[in-house]
Amino acid sequence: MYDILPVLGSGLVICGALLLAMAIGPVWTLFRQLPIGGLRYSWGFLILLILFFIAGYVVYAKFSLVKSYQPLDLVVPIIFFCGAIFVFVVCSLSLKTTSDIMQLYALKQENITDSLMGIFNRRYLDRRLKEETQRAQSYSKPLSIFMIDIDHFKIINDNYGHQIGDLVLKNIAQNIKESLRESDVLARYGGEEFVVILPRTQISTSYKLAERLRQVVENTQLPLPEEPGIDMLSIGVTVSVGVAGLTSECKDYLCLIKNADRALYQAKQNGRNQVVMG
Ligand SMILES: Nc1nc2c(ncn2[C@@H]2O[C@H](COP(=O)(O)OP(=O)(O)OP(=O)(O)O)[C@@H](O)[C@H]2O)c(=O)[nH]1
Repeated sequence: MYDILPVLGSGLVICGALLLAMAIGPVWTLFRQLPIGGLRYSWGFLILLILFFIAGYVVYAKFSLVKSYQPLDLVVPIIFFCGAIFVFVVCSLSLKTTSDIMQLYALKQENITDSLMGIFNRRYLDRRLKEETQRAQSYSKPLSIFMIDIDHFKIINDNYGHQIGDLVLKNIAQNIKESLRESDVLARYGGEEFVVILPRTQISTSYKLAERLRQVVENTQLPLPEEPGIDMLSIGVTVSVGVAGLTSECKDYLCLIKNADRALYQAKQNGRNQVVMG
């Protein structure tokens, strides 16, 4: 009866080796998805380690076939087999968990991003502005915002069509984004209007930043796709900007928006392509 034990022991170890080989699949998928860096190398190292274990399992299975077996000798093959199950389950769960987290992250990003411009949407703006206002009040820090509106945008739509209008909006959004600091938050307020939140920034500094931004937009020619009938390859636009900041009289986000809106209206009234401080 003991004759069957070496075959049983080797069989368990070979099954373990197969499970380890199957564990390489999810680890390889993770390895390929990660950007080059420390984490990717760690998963790569894990693949090498699994290959090393597979080789060890195979060698052990070969030798255990020829040695004389007692029932207690099956403990080691059983541990090898359970170890392989453990590695397989952990690797599969790691891949599943990572995929779920990435999906959740993508959904969250979609939920707060404007699909046309690729910047934050109004929903995110409202929430973030409330949070930043409360933070600024709690820590007695300055906070300012810009309200930016493209001048005579209707003419662009009327002259070139909505598709080109969309393209211009997208380009301006990227242009504005590149002119801002890392800490500033750019969002679409609606239509062709944007709001920028500038945490920890005095209104006087914001005014200078807004003026620089206005000049950047004015001096940039936005590229257009070549179209039959359109005798130009780029288009120039200007923006009007209203700047507002938290003060002892203006303490909440609604007041900030109201003052920035009023300043923007004033900029439009004054002839457009300018910055007005609220
Ligand atoms: N292509 C495109 N146009 C949009 C979008 N959202 C708003 N608009 C257009 O933006 C234009 C806004 O027009 P108005 O509110 O009259 O403002 P304006 O022509 O920019 O004039 P001022 O703001 O007074 O300088 C309208 O023609 C809208 O149709 C959009 O997502 N895509």
